[in-house]
Amino acid sequence: MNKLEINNLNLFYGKNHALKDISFIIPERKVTALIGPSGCGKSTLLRTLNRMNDLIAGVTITGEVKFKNEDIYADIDVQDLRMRVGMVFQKANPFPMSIYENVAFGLKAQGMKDKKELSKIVEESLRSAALWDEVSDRLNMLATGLSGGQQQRLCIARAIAMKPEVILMDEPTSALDPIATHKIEELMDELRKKFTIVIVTHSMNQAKRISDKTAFFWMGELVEYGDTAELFNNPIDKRTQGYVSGEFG
Ligand SMILES: Nc1ncnc2c1ncn2[C@@H]1O[C@H](COP(=O)(O)OP(=O)(O)OP(=O)(O)O)[C@@H](O)[C@H]1O
Repeated sequence: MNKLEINNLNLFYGKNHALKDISFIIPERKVTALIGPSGCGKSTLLRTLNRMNDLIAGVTITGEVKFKNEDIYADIDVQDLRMRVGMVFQKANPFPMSIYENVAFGLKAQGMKDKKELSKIVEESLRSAALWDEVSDRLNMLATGLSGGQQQRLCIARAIAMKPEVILMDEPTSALDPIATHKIEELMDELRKKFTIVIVTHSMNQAKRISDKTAFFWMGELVEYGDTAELFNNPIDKRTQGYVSGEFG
């Protein structure tokens, strides 16, 4: 099943035409990687999937993004959309509060008060983010005291606690060392069983290792989209070929 469907999407920052007539689909419970040289529009596209670009002044969008067949640019509840399509950023951004409170934050903001239920979801989320074993004995510790890799997994747990269907990840490992990166990549393999994941990455090796589908962008255009192995081994377009072979980018 297709989770997200993008049809003839254009995005302008003022006069800068940053996304040019993009159409493709993002399948359910798969990892889709967005790759391409710096400035080609990967992060911009990612942000269109849960309307994070709404927060930027001067943005104009035409075309359509459908989440489970519903146009997300129609008159919908944007907060609800962002719960169903969660996001993890390049730099881990834990709130300056305890590990427990970070994960419980969104649930409490929604009005959940039942302590037992909250603790259950916090534990489940930390387990799903492969962090529980490392923090179960210090849930009251300040989250900012965790290592960078742990902080990023905490941010993943915080997103998971809201029970999203899609998780958007914008270069989630670019600030991490190889070991912490490996842990997150392993985690992705588990997460894809439950969630649809869209990841922006600068690392072609990472895209090859973790993604099922890859979309290659070039100056605001979607040049090529397909199965990851196919796109890397048999690219159709010369620009894709040049990029995946490391000739430029
Ligand atoms: N907030 C913004 N306001 C104005 N222009 C922006 C904004 N964000 C991005 N752009 C412009 O949109 C284009 C695409 O940028 P975007 O950040 O989406 O590319 P990217 O492929 O994610 O790049 P990188 O790999 O360097 O993060 C660029 O021309 C950039 O300058």
